[in-house]
Amino acid sequence: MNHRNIFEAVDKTFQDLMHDAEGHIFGGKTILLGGDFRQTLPVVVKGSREDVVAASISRSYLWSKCQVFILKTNMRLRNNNLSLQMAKEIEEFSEWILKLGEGRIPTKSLSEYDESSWIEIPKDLLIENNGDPIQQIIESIYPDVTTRYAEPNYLRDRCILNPTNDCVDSVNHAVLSRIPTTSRIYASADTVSPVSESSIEQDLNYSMEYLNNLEVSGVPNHLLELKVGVPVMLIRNINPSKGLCNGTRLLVTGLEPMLIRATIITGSKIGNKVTIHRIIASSAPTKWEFILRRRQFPLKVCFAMTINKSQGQTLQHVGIYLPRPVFSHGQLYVAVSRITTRKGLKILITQEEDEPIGYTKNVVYHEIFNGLPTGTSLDEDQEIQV
Ligand SMILES: Nc1ncnc2c1ncn2[C@@H]1O[C@H](COP(=O)(O)OP(=O)(O)OP(=O)(O)O)[C@@H](O)[C@H]1O
Repeated sequence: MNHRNIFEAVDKTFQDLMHDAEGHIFGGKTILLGGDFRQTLPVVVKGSREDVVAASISRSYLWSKCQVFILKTNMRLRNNNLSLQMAKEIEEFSEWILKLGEGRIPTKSLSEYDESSWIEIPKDLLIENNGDPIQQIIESIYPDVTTRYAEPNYLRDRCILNPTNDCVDSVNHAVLSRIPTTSRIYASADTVSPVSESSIEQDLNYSMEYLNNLEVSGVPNHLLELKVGVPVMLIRNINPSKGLCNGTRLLVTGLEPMLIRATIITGSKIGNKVTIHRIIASSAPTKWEFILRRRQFPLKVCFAMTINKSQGQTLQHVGIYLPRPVFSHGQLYVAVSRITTRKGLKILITQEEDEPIGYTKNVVYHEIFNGLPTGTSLDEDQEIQV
């Protein structure tokens, strides 16, 4: 979900464009916004729970002017020609996902100091940890990847989801090593520039090794190891009209010194062949006392991706690997709701000694739903004026 400031800026821009002196929101234009408060909320750097909730659109002056319509059918799980039994199972699974997202599943606390937010995962979704969880989750989601990676749709339909980037990198590295094609490593060219004119030049005297080791969200890593046949994700908007957006997944078809050839496997331009060039990606001015400018392909290998990054994806085989529990509102809900069938979802939890087997943390900021209708408590066709 975007920060409410973004919607408010669009509102002001429309008012300016429409010369709307009477202050109608969005200059009197009808705007359709789509979203789900069960999903992850705006990111507020170093923000508290209150800051995050306050940044959501439901806390904006715009919200009281919005008319809310509820979408009630989980289209990912929908399937035609179902037996009554199968339809019932899908309905139950769909309801379990909603309950999880709204924090309506009974929870357990581990100690008197622990917030009670541990939920039991149904046994059929669990993979039992036998001591080598990364290999287990790979075997489950990418069976026979060494030989099957070249099958059409094999890689498009599956992904492993993790809460954090370090774990994503470990899983990606492990699957990449199983792909039998030759690898090519692309190294970035890194430079720094001052955040402001007042910065002293000698303040920017960082060693290249130090700069190369920096990792920052939205900026590709210094070293990018790729092979023909592996799936990658764009981490920047390159050309939305050609389907090249932040989050688009591609299959690598050619590795050349100055460009990478690939085929789009998600979004509205599936099947299109594209070439990706290096770009200069910069860190945010608020991140460090300098701006890192890195020249690299804006790509990341994506056998695995973070849960936050998976928002928007639809997949037939999802492995949720939790070496540690999720840590912010909506992450577990986003992860479990990427799936098109219950049997395609597998969850592997690495338990600490004091944690109950088969349980994991579900973080839900209940106050975000205040004043909002829930997806299940409404009569058919009911509209809500908030
Ligand atoms: N009217 C429809 N008929 C058939 N399939 C649909 C329809 N609407 C959506 N879908 C399918 O449901 C899935 C989810 O759609 P979409 O990504 O548009 O939803 P979303 O609300 O943006 O999802 P999320 O926010 O959970 O990522 C996609 O696989 C899409 O093809």
